[in-house]
Amino acid sequence: MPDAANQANMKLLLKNIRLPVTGFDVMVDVELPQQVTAIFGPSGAGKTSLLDLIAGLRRPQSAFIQLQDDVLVDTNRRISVPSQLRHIGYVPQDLALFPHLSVRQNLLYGHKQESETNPVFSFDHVTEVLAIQTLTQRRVTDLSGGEKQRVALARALLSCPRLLLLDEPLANLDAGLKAKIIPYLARIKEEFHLPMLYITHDRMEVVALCDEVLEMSRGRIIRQSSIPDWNAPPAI
Ligand SMILES: Nc1ncnc2c1ncn2[C@@H]1O[C@H](COP(=O)(O)OP(=O)(O)OP(=O)(O)O)[C@@H](O)[C@H]1O
Repeated sequence: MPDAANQANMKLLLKNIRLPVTGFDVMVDVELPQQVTAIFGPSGAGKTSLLDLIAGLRRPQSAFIQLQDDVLVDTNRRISVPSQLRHIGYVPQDLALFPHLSVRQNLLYGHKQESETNPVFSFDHVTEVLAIQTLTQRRVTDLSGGEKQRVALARALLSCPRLLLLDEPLANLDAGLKAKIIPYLARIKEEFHLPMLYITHDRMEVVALCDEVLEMSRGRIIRQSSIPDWNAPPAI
């Protein structure tokens, strides 16, 4: 059961990661102590592959992944916690909403019983924070892009996660919609105290929401900085 008070800082260890993708290996060895870490880098750098691995959707050649005190993956000891037991909320790039279901049915998919005994992640609180209470009877196909983004975020929160993985959650939205949704994300950060890994190409989102930045290039982390300094040359 997530304990909001203890989640402001995360301890996520990604050690000895080797994940073959087309053309190169994603190789990562890093400790992430901040609440919201942006993952920044050019298209094809391996950002989504890294999130897929943490979520349990991809198998690594080698990896040690620890979230707080729980080892999720340790290939040396043949440990690999199944994805549904990792308590990780994932909002993928395409949102993966079910078009044939209503908003409510989408939200209840993967909704964990614990979320109703934990007021922070209750259905009412999550839909209030994301301002989607009035949308629950609508079909997903009838929503705007920004509404779909908020439903996808709500669905991830209702799974009572200990870590939220967001893959370009505001991509494909115009500047006006981004400006509306960024405060929702800021509110999630403030109210749920959830650790997040946040892939984005947008420096404005990094500055608005994130505490730390990882920059990736061809599967490697080329810079980890707590205060974005976009003018400094890469450390490596
Ligand atoms: N399932 C897979 N198996 C092997 N290689 C893959 C797989 N999925 C993606 N790749 C390749 O891995 C590399 C990294 O892709 P990935 O989607 O992780 O990059 P990304 O940094 O998230 O890119 P973008 O910003 O465009 O989403 C790419 O060359 C891609 O073609």
